[in-house]
Amino acid sequence: MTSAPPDPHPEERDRLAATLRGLESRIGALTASLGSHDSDYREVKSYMAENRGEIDPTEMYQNELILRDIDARGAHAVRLRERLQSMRSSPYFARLDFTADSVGTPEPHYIGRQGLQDSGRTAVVDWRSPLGGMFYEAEPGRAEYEAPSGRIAGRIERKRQIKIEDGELRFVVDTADAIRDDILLEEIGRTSDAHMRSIIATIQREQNAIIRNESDSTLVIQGVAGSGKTSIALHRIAYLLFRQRGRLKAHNIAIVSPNGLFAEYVSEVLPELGEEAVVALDLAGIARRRLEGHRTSFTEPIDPVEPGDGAAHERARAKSTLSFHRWLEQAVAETVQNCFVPRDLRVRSFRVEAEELRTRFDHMASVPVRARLRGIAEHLCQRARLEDPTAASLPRVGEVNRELTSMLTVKSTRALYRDLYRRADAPTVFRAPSAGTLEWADVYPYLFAAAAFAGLDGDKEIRHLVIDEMQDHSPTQYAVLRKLFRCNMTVLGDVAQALGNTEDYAPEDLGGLFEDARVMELNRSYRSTSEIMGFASGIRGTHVTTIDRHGDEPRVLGFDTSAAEVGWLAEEVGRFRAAREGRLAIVTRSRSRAQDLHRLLSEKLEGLALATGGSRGVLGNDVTVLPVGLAKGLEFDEVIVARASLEEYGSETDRSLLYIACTRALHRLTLTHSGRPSPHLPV
Ligand SMILES: Nc1ncnc2c1ncn2[C@@H]1O[C@H](COP(=O)(O)OP(=O)(O)OP(=O)(O)O)[C@@H](O)[C@H]1O
Repeated sequence: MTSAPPDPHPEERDRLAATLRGLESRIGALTASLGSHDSDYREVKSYMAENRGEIDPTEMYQNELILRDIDARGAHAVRLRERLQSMRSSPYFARLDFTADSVGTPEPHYIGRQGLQDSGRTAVVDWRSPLGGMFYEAEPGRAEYEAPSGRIAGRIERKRQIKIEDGELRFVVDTADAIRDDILLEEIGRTSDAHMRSIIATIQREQNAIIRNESDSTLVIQGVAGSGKTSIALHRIAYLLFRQRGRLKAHNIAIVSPNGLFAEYVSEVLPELGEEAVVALDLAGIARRRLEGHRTSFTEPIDPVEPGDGAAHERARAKSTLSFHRWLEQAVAETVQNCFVPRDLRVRSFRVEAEELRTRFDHMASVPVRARLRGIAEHLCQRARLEDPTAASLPRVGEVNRELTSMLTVKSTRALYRDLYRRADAPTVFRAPSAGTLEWADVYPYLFAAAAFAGLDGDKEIRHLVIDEMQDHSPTQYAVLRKLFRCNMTVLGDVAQALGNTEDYAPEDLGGLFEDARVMELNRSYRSTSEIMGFASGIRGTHVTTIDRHGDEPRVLGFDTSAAEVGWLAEEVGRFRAAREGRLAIVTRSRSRAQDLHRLLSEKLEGLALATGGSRGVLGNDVTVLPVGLAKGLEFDEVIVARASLEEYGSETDRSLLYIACTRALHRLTLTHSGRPSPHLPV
């Protein structure tokens, strides 16, 4: 009989058992308190019902307040219990032994997704606390952290990573580095999920610096494909909610996502981190709300990779550039300045000379035209009252405002916007599909003009705005977002992954769009194997550092005919389904190409998903056909870039489409083509 090997970490096993006991006892206590909330609630309710008619209004009101209080305490206890229940499978992931100089003896601190108090002491420290921060930042040796009571200096004696799954200890390793690479490799080497996962156990030092940055009001994060930008933005939200608990709530934070599929993909991270979902916004929704008062609608955005009206494509492209925005700023400023042609004002017995009106109008240059006129009217009426309070018929604000408005040469934002393009220096033209409808490309320039003329309603709820895929938004869109959301921002993306709906940015251009921005870069990629990232970097002609994770070399397969290519794709899907785990994406250049290919493959195969819009649930499928534009931001175990031919990916802007498509793959990448291959493929 062989005896079991000795347990190398009996103290960790004991500690885990004690933590789990403490956790269960807290969960039990909360369940009991919920039971008593229920009976208190019922008691007050039935007292009110039985004595209706006899209770005076004051007592009734008091009882209503008691009910509300019981309700709020109950809801809080339910949330807390849910949080604690979510700790059952893995209450912590690290241990940090720290000797504070003032104490002199080492104390172990266990770090987890949530904090846990057990019998008056801290059993688990939240990863977002300053002590938790040391785990990501510091190595064993001298260290210090900021506690509520002030800076605590001391020594980190030991850093330990602890993997617990389903309440069982899986491994314990001591580490000198920030995070050991083998643990990171194990995390990253797993099969992908339909939803993005949290990464708290393996956050890297450079990522941690972004998550915990509280000093910059606008952070612009330029990061290579797979460097964890999106992941970090979500962890940063969780961090800010923790640090500003009580002051900042989930409904005060919004994420501007590129599409519904992406929003769904990232939707689980915050709940997994024990936080509520934040507000999901998109550029079209933001614009729609602001255009309600203008009785104006707009067309669908033009997809630059779909064939269509060439002139409309050209107009859209022209309005997405930095030079267009500079022109727009200048043109709007001048038009606004010139649209007021004052004459001497006479309302009843009240008189003001044109010259004074001009001066007053010019002094309020930062205020929208309509608000300036209103402001001038209010001021003049007040003055009239002061000058002669007894005057029988003093001018009224409405009257004066009407008179001033009659001195405008343009009467609406729409007229002003149209006039901009009549200027000799207009770099492009304005075409409205019909009265009251704008082309998408005009929507944000129009809102920019509206902000100067009629004024825009700024958002009052949102206090932190996260903008993902920053390289796909135009300078004018940023300028309008800046006016609407006067709050802190985290703006992230990769200039190498532009979809072609704006001109190419350099990272410093993006920083320059926000006067107070700090640009931080992430240059290490975590998603794909070194082989895949090496291949993808060859497409862009750049070098990207990866972690040392290896797999098959990417394959480029040429076929004589398109039918042969489709035949192989169908066989490969069959092979994938029979032999491999996880999710396969077949990525095409455009939406229409995805539809074509899906139809052809569906003649040979069953159960193939197609994603062409924000269709919910599609990411749970084993095999999905989708265009690059929708694959963006997502990841799959295996990716096949179909039709990677010269015909499909021949132009210079197609480089970034191919790059985006290839960098979606975690473990395996294949490109297929019939006819000549794209010239951008590395040889
Ligand atoms: N520190 C980390 N530990 C474990 N996994 C990580 C870490 N950083 C990033 N990852 C993983 O790398 C992958 C890429 O992350 P993410 O999607 O956030 O990157 P991204 O920079 O937004 O990518 P892209 O721009 O290519 O869409 C995800 O699977 C994420 O979980």
